Amino acid sequence: MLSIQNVSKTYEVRQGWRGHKHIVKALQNVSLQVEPGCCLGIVGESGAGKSTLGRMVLGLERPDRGEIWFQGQNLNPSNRGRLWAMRRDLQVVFQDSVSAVNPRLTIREIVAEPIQNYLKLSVSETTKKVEHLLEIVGLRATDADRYPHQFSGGQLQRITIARAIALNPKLIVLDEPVASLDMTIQAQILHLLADLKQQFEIAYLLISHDLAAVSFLADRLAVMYQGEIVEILDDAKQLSQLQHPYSQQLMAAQLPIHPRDRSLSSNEIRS
Ligand SMILES: Nc1ncnc2c1ncn2[C@@H]1O[C@H](COP(=O)(O)OP(=O)(O)OP(=O)(O)O)[C@@H](O)[C@H]1O
Repeated sequence: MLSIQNVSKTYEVRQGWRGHKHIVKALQNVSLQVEPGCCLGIVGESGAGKSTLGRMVLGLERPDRGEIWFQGQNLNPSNRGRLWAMRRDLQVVFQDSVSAVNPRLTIREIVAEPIQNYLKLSVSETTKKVEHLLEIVGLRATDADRYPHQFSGGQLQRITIARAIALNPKLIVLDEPVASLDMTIQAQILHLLADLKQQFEIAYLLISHDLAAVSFLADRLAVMYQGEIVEILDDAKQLSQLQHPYSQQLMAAQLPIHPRDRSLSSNEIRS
């Protein structure tokens, strides 16, 4: 469904007071596939190139080399019309839910936005749909008339998820969806995303630095290091099968040393 083919991207940055030019290889020959209804997790430390890849998939930036295909169509940022049509099936949830919503709009207006852009529904049908979406993500229909500042970070993330699923998308790019939430809320949001994936057969491209979160939600896992995919795990639950030295370093840095405690950290999410 999503095919990322040999994608590379470099940025030219200026460093130091003399402003010397410096080339950053953000993505190097990245190839990945996401199957319908499946979650591919991309894990790597800060600067690995995960968000750059997410932006390419969303058509927000163009690769220097390589191509991205979504549902048989080339995702070319210069073809605005096609991109607009494709965005109906391709949604995004960002880490920062506060900046992802307009503080001046009610929750009803926020969640209704994609519906109004893409569907021809009457006002009462839109109202019904918005309230149903809020209930699906664990909020109340009466929350629709409140404003973003009246919600916690976790609740706001539920609202951006409601907006992302409003058009029954085929794929959602989840860019660090739980990184700014505390542990308990992280687990709740990961459970919600897992339920929605199953219920609506949505595929996810999950971008995260958090190996435990990726292992919980993803079916397959790709490890990214300095713009390259260094390892792919066909079963994201089998973290002990990671072999690349960088993957092991990532695992050692994030998960408890003792295997018994490692399974505990997954259990913390599962319970
Ligand atoms: N617009 C840009 N201009 C210049 N350099 C950029 C730009 N976007 C990304 N980079 C650089 O590309 C590299 C990859 O960045 P990217 O944000 O994709 O990594 P990441 O894995 O998502 O990290 P983080 O989790 O910190 O966002 C970094 O070295 C970053 O500084």
